Amino acid sequence: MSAVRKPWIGGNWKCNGTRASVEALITSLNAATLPAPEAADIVISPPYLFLETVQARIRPEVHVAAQDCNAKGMGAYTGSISAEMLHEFGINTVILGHSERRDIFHETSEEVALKCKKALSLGLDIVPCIGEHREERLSGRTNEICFAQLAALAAQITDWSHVVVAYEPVWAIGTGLVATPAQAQETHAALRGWFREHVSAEVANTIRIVYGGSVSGANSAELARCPDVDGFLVGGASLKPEFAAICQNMAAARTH
Ligand SMILES: O=C(CO)COP(=O)(O)O
Repeated sequence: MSAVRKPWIGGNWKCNGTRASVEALITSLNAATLPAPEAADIVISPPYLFLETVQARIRPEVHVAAQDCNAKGMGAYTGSISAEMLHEFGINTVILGHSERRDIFHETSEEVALKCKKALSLGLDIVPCIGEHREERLSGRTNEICFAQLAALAAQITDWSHVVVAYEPVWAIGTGLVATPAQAQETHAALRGWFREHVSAEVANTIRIVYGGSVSGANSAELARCPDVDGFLVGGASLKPEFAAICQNMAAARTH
């Protein structure tokens, strides 16, 4: 029997936005037709400077997430933001270990896991990101890479009830090269199998594993029908009106 997992759709705005464009996005999302809050969790993740504005202005059923936090807390950590600060500002979710953080800012899986532990200790929901590079997929190492990233997380996480895992194959991010539904389903099922083997059947059945990488209004309906794809982490298309369509497509796929 498969568990009923509530769809989760995130919009990762990355390092994009001006006061004017953020204003326009808020206005557009507030006017859009979105799934009911019971049908899907919708989370948008603007850059830090815009968090407070977005939090204040976005419709209440849309949650707001940060794109990173440090593992340290408050202190002499120039340039970083602590989980305590996010918590104080009412930002209850944080994306961690995005491949851009890993590849451009050299974060290791161990550092990502420590950030996850810190954010969870403050009561935040976390969205750790995992995924393989193109050459790793081509050499048949997708599962090996993703499982190692999960194992690093599992060394620091005991309670998985506040975790949404984002599977984002690096070769699909910002490239227009979306994973096929068969590729997405195969890897998501493998990740769920990893949880069954290394954590518990309960966590395997309940944890939401979302797909990221060139998700669009056009391809989201088909991906949403994959039984182990519980939602999406959307980059470029989350800056456009089609984000609402992606949310609708995901929720519709789970409405029987
Ligand atoms: O990195 C992503 C979301 O975190 C995906 O980005 P794109 O949707 O632009 O490929």
